[in-house]
Amino acid sequence: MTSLLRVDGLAGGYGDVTVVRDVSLRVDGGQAVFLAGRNGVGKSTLVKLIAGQLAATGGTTTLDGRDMTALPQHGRRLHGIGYAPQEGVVFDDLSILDNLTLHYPDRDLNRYGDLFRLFPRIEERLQQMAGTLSGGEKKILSFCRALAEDTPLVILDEPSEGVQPENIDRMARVILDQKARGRAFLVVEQNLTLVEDAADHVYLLDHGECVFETGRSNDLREDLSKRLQI
Ligand SMILES: Nc1ncnc2c1ncn2[C@@H]1O[C@H](COP(=O)(O)OP(=O)(O)OP(=O)(O)O)[C@@H](O)[C@H]1O
Repeated sequence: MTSLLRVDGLAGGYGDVTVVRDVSLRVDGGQAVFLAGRNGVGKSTLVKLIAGQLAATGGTTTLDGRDMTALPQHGRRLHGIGYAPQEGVVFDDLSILDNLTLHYPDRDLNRYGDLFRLFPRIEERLQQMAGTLSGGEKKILSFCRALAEDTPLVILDEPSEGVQPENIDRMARVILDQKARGRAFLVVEQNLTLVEDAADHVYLLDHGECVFETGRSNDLREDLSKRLQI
């Protein structure tokens, strides 16, 4: 079976500093693949390279058989790679409404119907400036925006950071529901509950390389905790 996302020998970093070295991974349709690893090992840099926010210095990224490697982030989004970054997730000086609808010519909020039911605080505050939201609320807004987009692959970089447990559970429900409809996810995550709830496969990164990978298992949490030395 051809994977939806194929990453082969990907490398890159910042200026002369190589952070990600020779990473290969696969994400199939209907699958949630998680990236775990200690702080600073290169997880965010890897997803920036896959989303096109950073240019790779080696390797390839293909989506559904199409080579994305030379495309910038906007081009990759048009081809089906959605991305909610770890930081700079909202436009602080725009309203929540504008953050949610600016990139849609029709400005239609109906695409957020199911997400608003799960995260009502977002809908209740549409006219408020996004900069006034808490860190966790901004992550929820960013999660909703990425999920509502019509992309076969969604990349989420630490979606649960600063988010309270009941809303993390809701995020897991959304991911499980959308996986069942064939959508694919690549998620950087430190929260092992979310990993345990939603992951089909986990890659563990260290020093910019994949050093371990595993599928779902009963002792996934224990295994990862040990390896992450939490
Ligand atoms: N814009 C940047 N310019 C230079 N170096 C950077 C930049 N962003 C990250 N780095 C460096 O790249 C390395 C990997 O960072 P990265 O954010 O990818 O790690 P991470 O695994 O996502 O960490 P965390 O779990 O803390 O978010 C770190 O040493 C970091 O200091």
